[in-house]
Amino acid sequence: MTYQLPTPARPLNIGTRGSLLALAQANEVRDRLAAAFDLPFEAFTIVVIKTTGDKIIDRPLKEIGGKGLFTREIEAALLDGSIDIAVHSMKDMPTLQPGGLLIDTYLPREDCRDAFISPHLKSIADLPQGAVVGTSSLRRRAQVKLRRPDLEVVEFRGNLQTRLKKLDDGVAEATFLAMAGLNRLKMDDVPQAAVHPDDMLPAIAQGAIGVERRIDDSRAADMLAAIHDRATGEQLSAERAFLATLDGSCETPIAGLAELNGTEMRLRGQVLRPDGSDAIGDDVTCAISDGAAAGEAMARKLLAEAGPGFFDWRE
Ligand SMILES: NCc1[nH]cc(CCC(=O)O)c1CC(=O)O
Repeated sequence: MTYQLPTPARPLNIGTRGSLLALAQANEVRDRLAAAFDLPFEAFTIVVIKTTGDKIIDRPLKEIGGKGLFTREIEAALLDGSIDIAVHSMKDMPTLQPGGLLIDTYLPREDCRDAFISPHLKSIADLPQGAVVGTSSLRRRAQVKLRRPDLEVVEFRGNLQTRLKKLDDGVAEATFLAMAGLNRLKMDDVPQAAVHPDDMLPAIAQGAIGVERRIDDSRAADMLAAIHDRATGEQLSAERAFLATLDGSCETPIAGLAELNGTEMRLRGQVLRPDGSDAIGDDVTCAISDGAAAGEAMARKLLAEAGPGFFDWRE
């Protein structure tokens, strides 16, 4: 080893957003690094960074625009050296990182499925005709409308507690959350039912945590290599190649999931019209090592199949 491991006097600074979920994820990275290198927790500092997305809470995300909303300030802190690594929900990450930064470390993926959240009901099928569902996710909105055009979807932002209160107040019959978030926060008391990916294909990278670093920081590279989960990395390289080729943004409802079985990968992808009036998808099996190429090829195929009209609503 040609570098000094962090110490309580010179800790490794871990950047994160301040939500309960983000903090739990940053703590998990710290715990794994501490265990891998036999270091005390004091050798790490969790640095909370407020992002534009955290500051603007009264407008729909799509109006503010851009996937970098929850990452820009954190990446600036990496580049100026005020933090050494940054922990992200990969679902919220743009496919391209700014020059000088790299994400090549993933923790073992949590449950990638969506959760159906309702005080009384167990699934989308249980919702009465014309019922109201709350979500701020364009993907979930489009998928719900595709399956159940009779349902009304209303905008639901705010943290978990706010959303659960809205259900209690009768603003909507049900909402959706990621199973991963519920599990990481140990929120098993929230009424929840996992939705099968056949019924609602998850967001690209849902349930996966990635760690970003400076490309030229060889100490961070070495330390992170010790906690990297290869299977998750392989899934994400396929899913993110699909997303990158589609040029996904908050404007485009896109879903996708790679699953590993032995040496094979099953990759599913879906692109929807925002109103849920139409969707196209694909489902392929390939060698795990061909995942990224398969993701790119699937995206090209869906783009060709969709034709220019399908994406008219894009800006
Ligand atoms: N867009 C917000 C976001 N980003 C990541 C998660 C959940 C955790 C994960 O997918 O890793 C959530 C909340 C949700 O969808 O319920």
